[in-house]
Amino acid sequence: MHKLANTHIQAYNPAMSHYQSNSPALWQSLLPQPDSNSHKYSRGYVMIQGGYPVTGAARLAALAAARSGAGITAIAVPAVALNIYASQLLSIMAKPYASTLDLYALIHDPRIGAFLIGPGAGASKETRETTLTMLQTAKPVVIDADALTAFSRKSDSLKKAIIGQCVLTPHDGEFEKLFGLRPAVQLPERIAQALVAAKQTNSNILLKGANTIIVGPDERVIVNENAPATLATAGAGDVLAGLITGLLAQGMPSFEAAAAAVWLHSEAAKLYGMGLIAEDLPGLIPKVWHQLTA
Ligand SMILES: NC(=O)C1=CN([C@@H]2O[C@H](COP(=O)(O)OP(=O)(O)OC[C@H]3O[C@@H](n4cnc5c(N)ncnc54)[C@H](O)[C@@H]3O)[C@@H](O)[C@H]2O)[C@@H](O)CC1
Ligand SMILES: Nc1ncnc2c1ncn2[C@@H]1O[C@H](COP(=O)(O)OP(=O)(O)O)[C@@H](O)[C@H]1O
Repeated sequence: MHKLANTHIQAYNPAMSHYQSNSPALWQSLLPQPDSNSHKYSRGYVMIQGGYPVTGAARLAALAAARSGAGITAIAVPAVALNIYASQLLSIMAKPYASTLDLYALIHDPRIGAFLIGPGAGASKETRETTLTMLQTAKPVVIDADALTAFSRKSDSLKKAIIGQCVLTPHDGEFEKLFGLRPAVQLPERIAQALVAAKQTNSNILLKGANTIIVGPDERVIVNENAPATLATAGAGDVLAGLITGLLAQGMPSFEAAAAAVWLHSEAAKLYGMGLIAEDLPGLIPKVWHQLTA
């Protein structure tokens, strides 16, 4: 397997076994930048489904979305959990809902730019139905963690529902539950499996691991190789999902948003070093961004 030069993102050619190594040259020109006409809504409104009783995951994701530059980040929270969420959020809004109808009204706010569902959501029928409701808006959706598991062996129903840009972010366990296939260890096989999943669901697949693979339904492939092993810590994936969603809400195309988020996430972890916990990552994103664009 050979790497291609990082100039243009090209389709993966299994016969040639080529992929591209993730680097800013592949997406830097598409990073969002505010200007003097920007206001908070024009900078991107992120809506995240909050869970209960697992409440930390959605808040980690929200912090990351906000640090990616999104102008507004909100978490839709079950009314019973409002105090828990609100007690640890300042700039991020907790939007309570008391019924499914209330939740769907929040989802249909026309100002929302991108959705995230999964972190701490619970692998339930409710999570599946909320995911489908988000997808029906045709806005970008990141489907992570429990929302992937909620579609275990139901990837067909997910496929039918995807009509806009979508990023699925499984780790190996979630990939296996969703697609019924344990991802291979070897990179060429892993890429081939992710490509089939991307085609099947018409989505970008971000298959997490020490080297994260990002594939598009159009067969483009990027492999991220700058992640430190300190990222293997609870909640790091929630932060990554929030970062992708923040970039999507700001209008970045989904494949490039996924690649950029993985790279920024890895660089932030490298800056922190040993002892990293997920909470440390969002606050380091601006520093990585600054170094990249200075
Ligand atoms: N602070 C928080 O509130 C946190 C909440 N989290 C949430 O907790 C819920 C459960 O997440 P989990 O990922 O633990 O649980 P899951 O139930 O999705 O999967 C974990 C299982 O998958 C298997 N597995 C196979 N390959 C794996 C791989 N490469 N990485 C990880 N597990 C692999 C493991 O053996 C494990 O038994 C999610 O909603 C998640 O968002 C976690 O993200 C951790 C932090
Ligand atoms: N050994 C490793 N080296 C580098 N990065 C890793 C390693 N193991 C996991 N990661 C990264 O850490 C993150 C873990 O995410 P995930 O498994 O979803 O955890 P959580 O659900 O706790 O947030 C992913 O971005 C993954 O690519």
